[in-house]
Amino acid sequence: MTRIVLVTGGARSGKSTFAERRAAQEGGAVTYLATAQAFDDEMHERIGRHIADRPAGWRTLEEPLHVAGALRTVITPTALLDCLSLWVSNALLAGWTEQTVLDATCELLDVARTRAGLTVFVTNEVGSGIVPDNALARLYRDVLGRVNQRAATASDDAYLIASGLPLTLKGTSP
Ligand SMILES: Nc1nc2c(ncn2[C@@H]2O[C@H](COP(=O)(O)OP(=O)(O)OP(=O)(O)O)[C@@H](O)[C@H]2O)c(=O)[nH]1
Repeated sequence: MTRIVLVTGGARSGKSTFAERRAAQEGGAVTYLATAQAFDDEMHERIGRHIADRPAGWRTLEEPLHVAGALRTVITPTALLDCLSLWVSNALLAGWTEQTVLDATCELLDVARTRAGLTVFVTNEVGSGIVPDNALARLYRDVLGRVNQRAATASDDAYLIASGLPLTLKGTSP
């Protein structure tokens, strides 16, 4: 059955763990769609820990930019995209305009809506602090906020994770 779940929260809030648990609960095969790129040793180690912690049978697909196309190739019933926030960052740093990112978001959500299975999206809440003093950070905050709103609208279930605990924003309680 087609279902979209959005998991949002701050850094180290436990959102990836929550999303992975939700994907595993589905019981079928899972594809993990990673948008992160390792540009330094710390990120290599972080990604290595995630790989080691994932169930052995899960497939991994790494795609920093063209996530709709990558999701279209997923053949497992469950897909977990971690995370929209790094994808938006990658896209803006690659020179995509806000409109290009929003169009790509629509395409991504269309793919999720037409897949026969569960798609879990992980993202970050980044707009709660002070207004950033540089233009790129302000653009990032605004574009990601709009992407998150679109993803939440398209979702059946949406959760905010804070201090490891889920708050149900929409849909079924965990
Ligand atoms: N390229 C790549 N990235 C991965 C892989 N596994 C996990 N990641 C990335 O790791 C990132 C999430 O890790 P963290 O930054 O440690 O988690 P977090 O979201 O800050 O923290 P929590 O809220 O606690 O989950 C996501 O952006 C993923 O894309 C992988 O196999 N390859």
